[in-house]
Amino acid sequence: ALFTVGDYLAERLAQIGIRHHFIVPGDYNLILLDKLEAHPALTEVGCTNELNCSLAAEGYARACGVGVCVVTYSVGAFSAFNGIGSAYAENLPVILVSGAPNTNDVDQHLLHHTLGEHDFIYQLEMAKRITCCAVAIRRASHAPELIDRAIRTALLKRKPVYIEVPTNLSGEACAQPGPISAVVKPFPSDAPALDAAVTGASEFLRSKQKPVILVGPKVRRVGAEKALLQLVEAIGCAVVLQPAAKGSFPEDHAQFAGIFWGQVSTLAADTIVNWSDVLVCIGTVFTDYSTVGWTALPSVPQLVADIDNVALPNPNMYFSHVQLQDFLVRLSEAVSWNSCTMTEYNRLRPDPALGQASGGQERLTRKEVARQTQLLLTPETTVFTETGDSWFNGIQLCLPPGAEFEIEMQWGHIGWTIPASFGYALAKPERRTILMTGDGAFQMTAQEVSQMVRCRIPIIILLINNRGYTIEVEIHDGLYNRIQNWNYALLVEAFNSEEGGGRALGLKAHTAEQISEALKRAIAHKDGPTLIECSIHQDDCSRELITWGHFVAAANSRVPAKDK
Ligand SMILES: C/C(NCc1cnc(C)nc1N)=C(/S)[C@H](O)COP(=O)(O)OP(=O)(O)O
Ligand SMILES: [Mg+2]
Repeated sequence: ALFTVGDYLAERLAQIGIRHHFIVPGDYNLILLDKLEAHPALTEVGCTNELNCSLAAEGYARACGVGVCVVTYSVGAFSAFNGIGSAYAENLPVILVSGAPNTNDVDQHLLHHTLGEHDFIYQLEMAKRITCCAVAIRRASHAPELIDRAIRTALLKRKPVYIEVPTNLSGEACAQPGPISAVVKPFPSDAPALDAAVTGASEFLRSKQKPVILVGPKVRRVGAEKALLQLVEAIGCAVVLQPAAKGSFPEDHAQFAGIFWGQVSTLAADTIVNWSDVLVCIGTVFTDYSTVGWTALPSVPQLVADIDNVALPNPNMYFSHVQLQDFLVRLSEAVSWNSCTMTEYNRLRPDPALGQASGGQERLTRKEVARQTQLLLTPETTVFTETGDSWFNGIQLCLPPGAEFEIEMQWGHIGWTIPASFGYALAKPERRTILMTGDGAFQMTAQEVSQMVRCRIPIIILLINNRGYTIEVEIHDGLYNRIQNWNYALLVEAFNSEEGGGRALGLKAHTAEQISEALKRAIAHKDGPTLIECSIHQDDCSRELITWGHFVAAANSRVPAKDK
């Protein structure tokens, strides 16, 4: 049989470990979808819309390192761009493949789904702004180089890429691909830079008394968790995590000192950071949200190790082309033991707060939902927490060893947990995936629960219904923060079709006893998702959200600088 452009793409996707490709069909991508479906290692997963399709690929990439979504031109790609924005912001290699007009029509005719002008490069130009590599195949003979270039760039940069395939090229003859090593082989660190960075860093740290390691979200994105653990145990100092890094370091480890999030930190993380005289920042990201409206920017010298570079504060030096993994391993062999901040932390360590169980018949509270969620966690659990008060409830959870945690703090698209957890759970069916989401968020992407039914995925959705956009209420309130209340439990059961297949279970919980019952039923429900609508009072939000919201509102309302 003829080996085609579509076969080339399918083979490369399979070779980098893709087993599910997320799609929404359209007449610009149907032939391409045939080729992908024909590949024995690939399973096509239809999504209800292209926003959910791209977010499902983003969640899939969290589980197995890379994801792919295939959409139609313009009407499809424009919605998918939002999920690609998330992949870019979250450092995830998602491959966006878009069908495109027949090459004979380009610059000749007006076509459906386009802007209705003789312009066929606007989508490629838009894609260039939100990816690390965007290519448009115009001739079948160019396909191998363009496809390999895009995939290689995605994997090396840990960023999304864009591949545009005209509808009449997918079935055209194409060369067969050479060894995949040419595409996936990583760049090694530059040896002199690595040596100098390690020497400089270990000498600098010997000049300090109270080091603390601050772990950021990028460590996981380059698979450097083991190297991090090696460095942590070579120094012996206190280790704190940024909120978006939760799940990157074991919370039962003796050196774990909490989530550092300024005034809404957990345990005594902010105290030990304030006591330190140097922060070893590994894969960190400091934004308005992660610094509580800039009130928690570190005030001590920082030694910064990023994805592929290292910066020392004194002497003030920068080392490029140093892979994080290599730097951490080499530094762990050169650094001196200094457990001073761990000794101090053990004096400060707060006693574990025993959550008080509320009475069975009492009105359900946010605290009770959080307490019962904590009881659910096992080494096989993965918790997805949504932008909203769920962030703060999730960050407070104590992860047992092996439990995983996913959060989208940089992009912060409410509704992300539904499609992203669906994509994630397809890649890791052996794990028990639990979502903590809000009523506002759920209304953004609720349709994707239908795919959890179709694929029989037993995700547990804890929907905290506080009647509106409470994060926004705590930042700055107005009528716009009110939303139409749905019968959420009834809605998910609408996705069950009479012809059998998977089943969604919709439950409501207004009291502590009801959520306890609902969780038992959710754990037992295996052939589809369970949504538990946890109805709490509109003003029942976390202490941390109120504090955090106060400072974020202050940061948002700074008046323009005089000279601007
Ligand atoms: C509207 C918005 N953010 C603005 C926003 C708007 N649109 C998108 C796609 N993403 C966003 N984060 C946010 S955080 C709401 O409070 C979320 O409400 P909900 O899901 O109900 O959670 P809480 O009640 O806990 O806040
Ligand atoms: Mg809400």
